[in-house]
Amino acid sequence: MIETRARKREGVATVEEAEEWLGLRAVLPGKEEAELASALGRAAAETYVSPFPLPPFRRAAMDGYAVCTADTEGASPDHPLLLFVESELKAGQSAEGVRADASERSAVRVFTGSPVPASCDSVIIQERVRRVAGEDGIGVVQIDRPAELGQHIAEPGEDLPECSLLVKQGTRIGAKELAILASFGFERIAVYKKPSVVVLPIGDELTLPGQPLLPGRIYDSNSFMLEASLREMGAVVHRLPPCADNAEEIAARIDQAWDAADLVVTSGGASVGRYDCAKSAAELTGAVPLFTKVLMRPGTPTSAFVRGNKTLIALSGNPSACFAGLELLVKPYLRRALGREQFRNEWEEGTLSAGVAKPCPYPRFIRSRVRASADGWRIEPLPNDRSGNVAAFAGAGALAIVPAGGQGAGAGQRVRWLRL
Ligand SMILES: Nc1nc2c(c(=O)[nH]1)N[C@H]1C(S)=C(S)[C@@H](COP(=O)(O)OP(=O)(O)OC[C@H]3O[C@@H](n4cnc5c(N)ncnc54)[C@H](O)[C@@H]3O)O[C@H]1N2
Ligand code: MOO
Repeated sequence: MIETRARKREGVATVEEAEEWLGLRAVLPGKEEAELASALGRAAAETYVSPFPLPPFRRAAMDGYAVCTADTEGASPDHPLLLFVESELKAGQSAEGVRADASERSAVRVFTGSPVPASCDSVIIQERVRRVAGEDGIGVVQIDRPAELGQHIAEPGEDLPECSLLVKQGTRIGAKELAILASFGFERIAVYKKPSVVVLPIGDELTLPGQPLLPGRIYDSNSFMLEASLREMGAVVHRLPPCADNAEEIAARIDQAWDAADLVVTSGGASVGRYDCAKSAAELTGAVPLFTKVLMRPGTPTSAFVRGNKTLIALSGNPSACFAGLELLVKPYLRRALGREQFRNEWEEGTLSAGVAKPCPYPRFIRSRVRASADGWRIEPLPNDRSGNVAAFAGAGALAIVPAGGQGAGAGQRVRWLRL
């Protein structure tokens, strides 16, 4: 307990603490309306319930003949029964008044999706019927077995009764949710406003695409990864060009970025070298630290600072550490800022298929492949998993946690993992 307090005083957080503190800092978004199709990827700002039962009317689930089941009793190959087809109902027509005063043994020709008249309680598929006179639709057909009550009929509300929960406030609207809302004719959806995020890459060595690569320099990849990932989640992202390793300049950029965005995410300059200025720049803006070290690898120097309701997350420059910080800390913040109720990462359990012989005082997040097996998820650590490598996270389906201490983890060990 004392240890925990001392750790927190020094600005050191566990991944779980850092995730929670950041998530709870996220500014909850306002609401707006979006046309149904444009609500894709946004979080619902209201709870939606079904305003009517679905299907809204009794309908045929197969192409065939709607009948009154009792009329078909006794039909057999030795004693086939005749049914008189007196009318036809196509999908889209109203069943009102159809077969209202029909004689016994009358059937209505129906198709998948057609309404079924109130006086019919089963549908016989057309393959089980032989036409003996007249046209398809009006005429006489023969059956050689009785219908079963309710067969091939969907009753109103069978799919979703009236007042069913469709989409809960705070859930992400994906294609499935859109389909459900569209089924009830919702034209406009209340969604949370998109949060704005500014991405600022830091480092004298960083070069933008299209520029010649001078000796000792590298192309900036982190800011593109961050921009793409946060935009994919639904944020409005403004990616700034790389900033030199200069605390005043970085502070000015952060200050300006906070005019338009609640969250600034930097990459690089987060460590302890003479030219690592992210933390000093944050302090120059008047922000105070939320944490300045996270018990994780890669990404140990990941830090966060706050000023009023503005937040800065300073990620490591090492691409793989930057990626881990994005997945473990930036995404949870953003989920909450997007209005999602469930903002924390959800971990699953699996078994390591090979050992990871890398001793580490902190939990190590290793990129892995994940496969389903008879005894649950198998986690296969991927090779070349170094903090400074860009390819280290390509092809990974999971980040698995090798617990702190010891000599790493052995094959067969149970680990927690996060789907990427
Ligand atoms: N003496 C110590 N040195 C280091 C420590 C430490 O505790 N003591 N921590 C190490 C750890 S752990 C990490 S992680 C890195 C973090 O460094 P920074 O966040 O300060 O990042 P930089 O030094 O700016 O860059 C690291 C590396 O990544 C490249 N980089 C930077 N930005 C980008 C970008 N936008 N796109 C692609 N690549 C980028 C940069 O060129 C460097 O190679 O510090 C260790 N050092
Ligand atoms: O923690 Mo650093 O992120 O090892 O590479």
